[in-house]
Amino acid sequence: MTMPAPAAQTRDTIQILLLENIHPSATETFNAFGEGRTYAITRKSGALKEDELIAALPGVQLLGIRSKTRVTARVLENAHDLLSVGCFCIGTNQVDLVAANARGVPVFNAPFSNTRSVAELMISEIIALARQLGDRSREVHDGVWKKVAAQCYEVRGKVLGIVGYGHIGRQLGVLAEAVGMRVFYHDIAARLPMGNNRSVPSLATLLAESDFVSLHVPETPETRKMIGAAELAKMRKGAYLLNASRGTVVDIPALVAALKDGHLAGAAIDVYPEEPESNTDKFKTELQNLPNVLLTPHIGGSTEEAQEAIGREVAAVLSKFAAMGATTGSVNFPQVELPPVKGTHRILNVHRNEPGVLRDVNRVVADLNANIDTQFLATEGAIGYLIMDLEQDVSAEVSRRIQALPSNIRTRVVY
Ligand SMILES: NC(=O)C1=CN([C@@H]2O[C@H](COP(=O)(O)OP(=O)(O)OC[C@H]3O[C@@H](n4cnc5c(N)ncnc54)[C@H](O)[C@@H]3O)[C@@H](O)[C@H]2O)C=CC1
Ligand SMILES: O=C(O)CCC(=O)C(=O)O
Repeated sequence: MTMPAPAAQTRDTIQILLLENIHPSATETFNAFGEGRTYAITRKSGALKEDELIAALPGVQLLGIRSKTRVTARVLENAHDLLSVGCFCIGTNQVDLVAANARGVPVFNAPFSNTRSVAELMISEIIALARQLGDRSREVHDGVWKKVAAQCYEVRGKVLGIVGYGHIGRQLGVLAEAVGMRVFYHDIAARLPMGNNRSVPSLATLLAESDFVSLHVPETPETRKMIGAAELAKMRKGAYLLNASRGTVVDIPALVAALKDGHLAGAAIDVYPEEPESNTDKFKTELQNLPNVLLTPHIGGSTEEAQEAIGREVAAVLSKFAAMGATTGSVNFPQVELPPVKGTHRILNVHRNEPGVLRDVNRVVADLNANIDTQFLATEGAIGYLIMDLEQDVSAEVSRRIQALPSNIRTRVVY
């Protein structure tokens, strides 16, 4: 699967497409990393559907998205100029990472810049659910004065069960103890407990012992519908469910049933199996208009602080990849970051992960009597990634010959 060479080298203008209202800090960061390079940045506020994205990608070398734009195998197949995808968020489930790997397209994300924002939102929602704040606020807006204490509680002393004790789960655990909650967690990996948080042996135990259950797992085949009718039935009567992970983690009809029959006392949902592509689209869910159900439009990470930090973080890694081939932090690529060597050109070659590639590359270099300053090769999945610094006057010819090797997927020169 030999790809046409990407259209431009690093000193040429780099074409960037930023979708989904990515923070302006990204543009500032691209420009600050310029070092003589220029960036042509096109911004769009919403996501693009598959065909729209395919139509928009010719010429685009760096694509920035958030959680809504699906970068499918078909999109990647048609994106001949695309060097890299930056997810300006945590989740990367919207990108076909295997297809991107096979096509030599590294994918980056911002693994923790919005995690505090999510944890704070969850704390506010736990208290809001316990006090039925959503309903009371709506009533007063509607002119209804319903001053009640029945079934409204303090959160002090209540048990919070956290499913997925990663960056968000851990911070939530710390904040929850600060307001007097007891915290249990369940994770498939061994995780160091923060404060007095306690690991429980199974999801079933966590569901049975928690007053509030908050989900913080990634979308994977194992987490799809991990909370369905059977799991909801295991929760305490009068408990609350919070989901700000991914919409597919909860079986929505089963949740609606558990809320309607009074088994659960409320829910806070930030993510949905199907979400609108932009703020102008209408949205419908079976969860609408149920009592004590807080519905938010996927805003867990939507704070000025988080978006500004994410804009900088992801733009910086994309710039470093475009300029130097650095892949540190990529979620689907070998992690390589080498300082540039003054006076050399750098060849970046993605090839099929098969024996003999380095031998063939070195033969190309030897045939041209060239001298290698740096050489590094690492593999992951279907591909190998080779970085090689060598004399400026041979780089174009070495690159041309490497591109002609049968193992070649894509090759470019940066300088
Ligand atoms: N609503 C929003 O705006 C946001 C949503 N998110 C979502 O939250 C998710 C979690 O984020 P982080 O905490 O930063 O991720 P993380 O990767 O730091 O933590 C996820 C944890 O879940 C665990 N896990 C995975 N599969 C599991 C399973 N089947 N059962 C139990 N535990 C499991 C992992 O071992 C890990 O400890 C993200 O993947 C993303 O989908 C993230 C940021 C904002
Ligand atoms: O706000 C966004 O763009 C998505 C947040 C999110 O779900 C994530 O970071 O994974």
